[in-house]
Amino acid sequence: MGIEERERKVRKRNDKKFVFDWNADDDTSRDLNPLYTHRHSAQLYGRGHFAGIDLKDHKSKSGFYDKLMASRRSDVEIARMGELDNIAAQKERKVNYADRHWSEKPLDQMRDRDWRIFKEDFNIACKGGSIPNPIRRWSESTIDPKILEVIEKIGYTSPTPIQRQAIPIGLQNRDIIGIAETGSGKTASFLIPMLQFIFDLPRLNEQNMVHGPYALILAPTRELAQQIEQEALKFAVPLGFNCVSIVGGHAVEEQAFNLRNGAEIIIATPGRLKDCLDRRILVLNQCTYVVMDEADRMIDMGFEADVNFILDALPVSNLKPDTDEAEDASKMTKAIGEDSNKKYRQTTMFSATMPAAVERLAKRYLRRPAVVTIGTAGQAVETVEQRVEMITDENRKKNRLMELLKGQFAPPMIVFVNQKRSCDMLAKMINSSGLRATTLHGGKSQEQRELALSQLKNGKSDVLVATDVAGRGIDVQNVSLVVNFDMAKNIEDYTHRIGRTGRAGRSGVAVTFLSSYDTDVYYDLKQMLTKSTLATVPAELRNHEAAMTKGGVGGRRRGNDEF
Ligand SMILES: Nc1ncnc2c1ncn2[C@@H]1O[C@H](COP(=O)(O)OP(=O)(O)OP(=O)(O)O)[C@@H](O)[C@H]1O
Repeated sequence: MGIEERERKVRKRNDKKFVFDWNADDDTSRDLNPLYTHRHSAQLYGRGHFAGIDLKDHKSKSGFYDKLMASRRSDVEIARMGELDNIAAQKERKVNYADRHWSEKPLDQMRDRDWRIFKEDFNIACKGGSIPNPIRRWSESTIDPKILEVIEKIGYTSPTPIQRQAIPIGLQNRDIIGIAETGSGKTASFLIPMLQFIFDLPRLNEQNMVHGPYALILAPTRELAQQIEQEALKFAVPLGFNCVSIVGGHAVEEQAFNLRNGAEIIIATPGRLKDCLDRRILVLNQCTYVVMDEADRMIDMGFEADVNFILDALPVSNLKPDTDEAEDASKMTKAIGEDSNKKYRQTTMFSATMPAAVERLAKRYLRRPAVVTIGTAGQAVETVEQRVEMITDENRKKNRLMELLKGQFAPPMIVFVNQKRSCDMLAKMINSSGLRATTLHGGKSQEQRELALSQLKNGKSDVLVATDVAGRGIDVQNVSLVVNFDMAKNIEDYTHRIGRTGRAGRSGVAVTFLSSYDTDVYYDLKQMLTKSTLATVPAELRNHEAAMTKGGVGGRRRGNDEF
């Protein structure tokens, strides 16, 4: 029929998989569709815009609508617009005013949000019932003006974070568990509400002093008890209260003598106090305010039974009920029953570390406590730069110690060891190098212990070599360096030891010699260093098998060292 018949392509087995309409030698590089030959370049605007015209931009540039609308507006409308602008500006000013920083607001304008920010600023966390607002300034608190006067005289210009939150709770006569880093002013945070508490009770006289003190502070070591006494005396003397410490190492007769005039406040170590109670040198018939400072340490040191004995010797008639009432400030601050002088007992615990073992004590003696935590519980204070050096060899440790002590740091400095005999040995070595060293451990007499501490405080010695007896609570100003010649046996003791420096906002350095015998604490130490912004974790510790899981692996436990 004249039509050329196209030969049908027969697909063979070996043909390619894809068969196209064009031949391999056709020019397919040009598009035949004209639409594609005259392409638009897309107008793309900022994120979220599609291609096309940016209406906002267009409008703002041309001002077309604005001009059109303005030409159509009546005078009334123009006046109304002005009013609306004013209202908007006023609203904005109001919002800005309400959003001022808490420090710029009077107390009565503080809103919940401001208090939340305030607590965040000071790293304050609390739980347990209704918690009163923290203190922004001393002058804004409900502390008695006479006590405020003393605070001012002592020179505490503003409260520390634990004081900000624990004091108002204490003033409401609520039980407290207070956890705050070392050197953060915990002592005053239980002393101030205690003084206020005593303030409202009748003064001690010949008749009522035979019933014993109003308040009792228990501390694990003699040094800590005496230090609390010194802090308490700063307040008690100007207020006319008597304050006596009952600690081991001094003759019982001497302490009985000190008690002859009665004392509103007793500060004691559990063992000696139990002794005095047993011998009837002292009774606790009207004691209604109890503080357990470093409660965890008291348990560690095996004082739990003594503490129980003492707390069981307190009168039970003023125990708080174990109900929601114990969280109700209005009920807890009222007198009990008919007797206007009878108050509910307030029991508090304070420490920088609160391991689970303390819970037993807390459950038994505290009623619905408010728990105040500053920062992260058990975390080292951020003013201490923590350095860890991996050294096991004793001689290398000694050389490195001397390098540190003779280096950039100024006295006073503290060296911690785990055994009494290491104390004396290192002190000898330090003394022979020209620096003046003293020692503090459980094998020393009380006089020697007190002398060692006072020499470090008054600059008569440069270095204190001590066991954990000095690890807690000891407050020596301006300690620039703490060396853990031996690593502490647990992370709590480590935290307290390094807290001897970097106190009351000052900075300090803690160097720890970590040996291959300390694998039990590798994990906890690594966690602690990782959390601190001022510490680096040595690679040897970071990658060590024992630092991967809690409890470590196969570390050689040290014997039960005596302090
Ligand atoms: N508001 C304050 N302003 C200035 N200094 C203060 C204030 N409160 C306490 N201090 C000082 O801070 C130092 C540390 O206080 P304190 O011994 O009470 O600390 P701490 O928290 O009990 O420490 P640790 O846990 O080691 O026992 C003390 O020398 C104390 O006089």
